[in-house]
Amino acid sequence: MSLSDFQNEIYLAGLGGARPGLPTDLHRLEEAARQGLPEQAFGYVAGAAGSESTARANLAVFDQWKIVPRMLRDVGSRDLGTTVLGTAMPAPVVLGPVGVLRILHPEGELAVARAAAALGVTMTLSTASSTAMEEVAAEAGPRWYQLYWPKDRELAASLIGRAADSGFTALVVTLDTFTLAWRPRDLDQAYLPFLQGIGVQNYFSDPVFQKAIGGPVTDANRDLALLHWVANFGNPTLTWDDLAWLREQWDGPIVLKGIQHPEDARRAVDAGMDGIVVSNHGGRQVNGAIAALDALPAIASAVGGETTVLFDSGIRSGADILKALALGAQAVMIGRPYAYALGLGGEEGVRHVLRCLMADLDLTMALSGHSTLADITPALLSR
Ligand SMILES: Cc1cc2nc3c(=O)[nH]c(=O)nc-3n(C[C@H](O)[C@H](O)[C@H](O)COP(=O)(O)O)c2cc1C
Ligand SMILES: O=C(O)C(=O)c1ccccc1
Repeated sequence: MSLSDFQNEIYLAGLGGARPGLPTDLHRLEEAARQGLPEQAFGYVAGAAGSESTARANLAVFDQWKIVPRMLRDVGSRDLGTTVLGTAMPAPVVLGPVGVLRILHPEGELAVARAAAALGVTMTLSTASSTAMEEVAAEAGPRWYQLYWPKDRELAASLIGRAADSGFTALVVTLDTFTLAWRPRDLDQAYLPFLQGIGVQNYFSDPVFQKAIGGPVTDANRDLALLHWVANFGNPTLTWDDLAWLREQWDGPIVLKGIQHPEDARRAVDAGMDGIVVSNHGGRQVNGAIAALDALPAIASAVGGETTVLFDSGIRSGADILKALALGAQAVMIGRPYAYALGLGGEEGVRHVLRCLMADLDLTMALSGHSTLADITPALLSR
C-alpha cells in the first residue's frame, strides 16, 4: 500500500458510512481516553512532572511556527520513505518507547508490535515493557530497543545481549529518567504500575537478575525482586565517560534520548554515538524545562549533518512532523497518542493512529509543495 492510499482508505470508510472508531485529530484522543480508560492508567499516561507546564508547552510551541505553503511544484507523486540508523521506513515516524503498556490493554506491547509491523513502522521497545523482549520480538517488524541503563553492569550487559539476540537493530539509551520525577497525578493516586508487577518483565525474565535474587521470581520472593528492581533501575552517577563501555557492548547504532542542550549533543557525537533524540520525555521529568521543539534548532545547528537527530515530545499531527523535520529532525517519535489508542482500540487503535499521522503528513507535505523529505528545509517555516 502506498502512503497516499492511507488517507483514501480513511475517506472511503467515511463515505461508506463507517466512522473511524477513534478521533482522527490526535489531540482529541486524550479526551476520548479520559472518558474511556480507567482513571489511574489514564492519569499515568497523560500526566507529567510538577504543574505539567512543560508538557503543555511541548504542544503549544508548535503553534509558534507557521508553514508557508508553496504552489505549482508538481507534487503528483510523493515519497515519504527514508532510512534512519539503517532502518527503512515508509515515513519518518517511529513508535517511541512507552513502558508498562499492559496497564492500558491486556495485549500491551504485543498489540503495538503487530500494528507497527503491519504498516512497516519501526517500534521502540522499552526496557520497562510489560512483556519480555523475546516475546515482543517474535511478533514485531522493524524494531529498536530502549535501554534504561541499570546500576549493575552485568545486568545491563545481559539486557543488551538479549536485545541483540532478539533482532533489535538500534539501541536507544534514555538518559533523562534514571528515576521517575515528581509526578503529582501519580503521587496523589498512590499509583505505580510496578507495584502490580507491570513493567518489570524484562528484568524478572533476565538470568542475571534472577541470579542476583537467588532464583526465578515467585510469589515468595516477589517483594525482594521488586526491591532489587527499584535499587537497580537507574544509575544517577553515570557520566559521559561511561559511554565507552556501552559502545563496547553494542555493535549497532546507539542513540542518546533526552538531549536538550547543544553541548550535550556535541558530547554525544564526540563519544562516538550514532544519534540523539531531542526530547524532554513528554514533560514527564523536569517541569519548567525548555519545550522540546524550542531546543531543536540550536541542537540541529550544532550537530546536524554529523549525526542522526530524532525528535519527540508533543507530536500530534502531520504539520507537527513537518515542522520538526524543517527544524532539523530526520524523524520523529510519538508517545502518548499511540498509548491512548492502544487503550481505546487495541492493535486496531494503534494502526489508526499511525495511518492518521502518515496520511496527514502526506497531505500536508503535498499541499505545502513538498514531494520528498529532501525538499523539507527551514525555509518552509515562518516564526
Ligand atoms: C506512559 C509513558 C511511558 C513512557 N515510558 C518510557 C520508557 O519506558 N522509556 C522511555 O525512554 N521513554 C518513555 N516515555 C517517554 C516517551 O518515549 C516519549 O519521550 C514521550 O512520550 C514523547 O512525548 P509525547 O507523549 O508528547 O509524544 C514514556 C511516556 C509515557 C507517556
Ligand atoms: O513513565 C515514564 O515516563 C517512564 O519513562 C517509565 C519509566 C519506568 C517505567 C515505566 C515508564
